[in-house]
Amino acid sequence: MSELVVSISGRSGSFPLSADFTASRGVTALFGHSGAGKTTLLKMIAGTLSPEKGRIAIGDTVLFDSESRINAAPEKRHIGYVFQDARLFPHLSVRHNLTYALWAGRRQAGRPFAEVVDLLGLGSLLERRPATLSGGERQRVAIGRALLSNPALLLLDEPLSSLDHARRQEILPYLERLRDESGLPIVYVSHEIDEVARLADTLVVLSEGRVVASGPVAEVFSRIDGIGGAGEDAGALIEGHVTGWDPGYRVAFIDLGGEAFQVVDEKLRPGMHVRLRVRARDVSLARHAPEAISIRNVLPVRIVAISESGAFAEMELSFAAQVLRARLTRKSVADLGLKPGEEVFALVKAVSVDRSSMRFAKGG
Ligand SMILES: Nc1ncnc2c1ncn2[C@@H]1O[C@H](COP(=O)(O)OP(=O)(O)OP(=O)(O)O)[C@@H](O)[C@H]1O
Repeated sequence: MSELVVSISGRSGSFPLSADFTASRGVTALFGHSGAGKTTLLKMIAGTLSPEKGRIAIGDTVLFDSESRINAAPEKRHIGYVFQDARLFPHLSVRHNLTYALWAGRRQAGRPFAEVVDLLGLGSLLERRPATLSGGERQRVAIGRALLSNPALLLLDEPLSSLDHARRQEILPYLERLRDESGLPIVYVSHEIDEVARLADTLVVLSEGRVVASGPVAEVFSRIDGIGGAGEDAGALIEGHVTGWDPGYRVAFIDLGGEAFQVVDEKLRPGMHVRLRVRARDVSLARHAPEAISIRNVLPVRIVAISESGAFAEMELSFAAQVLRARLTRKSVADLGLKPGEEVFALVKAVSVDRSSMRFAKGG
C-alpha cells in the first residue's frame, strides 16, 4: 500500500499555504476552521492548483516536484475526489453515474463493480435517478463513482457537510467500511470533531494555511486543547478493548490498558477495539475514591498540567499511558488545592461518553 507524502508551499490568490504530512492507509483527517486552507490543500494534491515549491508523491509515483519540474495533470494523478455536494449527472441512473467514466472510455476498469456496489450498499438504488435519492445516498454514489475510477488515493472534501444529523449517522458506517476495506489512503476534510474522532487514524490540523499539529489522532487530540480552539467541545480520545457486555443493563465493559471503564451502548461486544471521546466538561475530579456514588467510572489519574483562564481551569490528566482532559472551575481547583504531579480520581458518567464519535473495530 502506498503512502501519500506531501511537503509543499504555495498560494491560492493572496492566501499562502504550506503543509508537510504523510497519509498512510486509513483516514487522514484535515481539520481546521473555515478558511484554514483545507480545500486549497486538497486542490494542490488533486492537481487543480499548483504549489510553488515542494513535492507530492503517492508511493513511488511523483505527482509534483518543483526541483525536477514534475507537475502531473489532474487526470493522470489517479485520485478520486468527492465534493461537498455529490455532483452526479441528473439525467443518468445511479448505475450509469457509476459506470460513466468507464463507458466514456476515460478510465480503466479497476475494482469490480459488484464489490463497490456491495461495499456502499448501492444495490437497491442502481436504477434510480439522483433526484430521487436522499443526500446521504447521493454521497454514497459519488464515493462509489470515485472508487470505480481505480484511484490510488481518495480525497473527500466535507462529504457530509450538506447532510443533517440523521443522514450523517446513516452514512458514517459506510465510510468506516470504506476505510477498513478499501486499503486506500483517504484524506478526509472536516470541521466536525465527532466525524474526525470516529473516522480518522491520523489527524492533520490546519490553521491559517499552516499545519499546526499532525500525528495519530488520539495523540493530536490530547496535545491540542480542544483542537483548533473547539472550546466548549474540548476533550480527549481514549482507547481500549471491550471485555464484556451486560444485555440486561446495556452496559459495555472496557479495559483501557489496565483501567476498567463502562459505557452505555448497544453495539459494543467483547473483543472489539474502541475509541471513545470524553469531553473535558464531563470529567470531575476527587481527591479520594468516592463510595456509594452513581458515577460508573472512577479512574486513578495524575495531573499533568493545569491551565487557567477566566473562571475555568483546563486540566490535562494521564492514566495507563493515555490522556484525559477535565474542565473545572478555577474555584474548585483552588478549594481542592490541586497541583500538577498529584494523583487524584477522575469521575466520568457512563452516559456522558459521546456515542456519536465512538469508533470500534472487531478484534485488534
Ligand atoms: N484565489 C484566491 N484569492 C484570494 N484568497 C483566496 C483564494 N482562494 C482561496 N482564498 C482564501 O484562502 C483561504 C483558505 O480557503 P480554503 O477554501 O482553502 O479554506 P477551507 O479551510 O477549505 O475553508 P472551508 O471550511 O470554509 O471550506 C480563505 O480565506 C479564502 O478566502
